[in-house]
Amino acid sequence: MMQLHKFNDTTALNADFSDRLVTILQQAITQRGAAYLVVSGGKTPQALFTALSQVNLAWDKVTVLLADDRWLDDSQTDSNERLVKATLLQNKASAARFISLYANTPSAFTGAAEVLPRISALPTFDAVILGMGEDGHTASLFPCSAQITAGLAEGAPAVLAVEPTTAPYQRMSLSLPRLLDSRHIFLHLVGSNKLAVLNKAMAEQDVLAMPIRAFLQHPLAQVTVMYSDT
Ligand SMILES: O=C(O)[C@H](O)[C@@H](O)[C@H](O)[C@H](O)COP(=O)(O)O
Repeated sequence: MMQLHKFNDTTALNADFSDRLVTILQQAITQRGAAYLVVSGGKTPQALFTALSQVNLAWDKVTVLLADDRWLDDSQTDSNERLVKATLLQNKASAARFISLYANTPSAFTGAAEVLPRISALPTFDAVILGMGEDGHTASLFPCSAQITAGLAEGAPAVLAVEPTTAPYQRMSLSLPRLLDSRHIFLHLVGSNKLAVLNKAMAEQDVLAMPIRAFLQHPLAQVTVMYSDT
């Protein structure tokens, strides 16, 4: 199931989105003493991260992790971890705990065993913010990859190594079941090209062709789409 919220611009979108996230994280801290926020990399969330870094919250009780990362150390420009550290984990949010999806091994496939226990040990997430590529990938669940069936499987491990054929770098990605294990799931989209991809994802059902469908059309998941044209 999905619910679409449209905003006039990213300023309005990010203000509303940041308020929603703060409410969710605050409630988690009040009820359970801790909050778990899963974010995505890429270009779309950068302004949201900067806005979020400035809000008042008991950030020392918040754990932040990525839905996926490229198999790069955090000194590399294309590392999502580098992006999160430079934008979200700043200002007030610098007190948050961050869990990395990276291990210092040459291949994501050999590093997966080291990363897995960090993620499988975590409780139900409070909020997951997904992005979406124009091929319908989300996190690093790429339709072009040999690992897509494994990543979408019901019994999939919490994380898996992925080698996309249409995008650079090996990746470490949370799996479908680990990402679905969240009280709130958001899909963050900016630009009419992403809206067209969303409409295509809703129109048909083949999840291997467009992995985002596994979230948008999941019978038990409620996905809140946060969208603006510009
Ligand atoms: O590491 C990544 O690239 C992501 O986490 C990926 O899933 C991203 O969210 C989409 O590709 C959208 O990326 P943009 O926001 O750059 O369009």
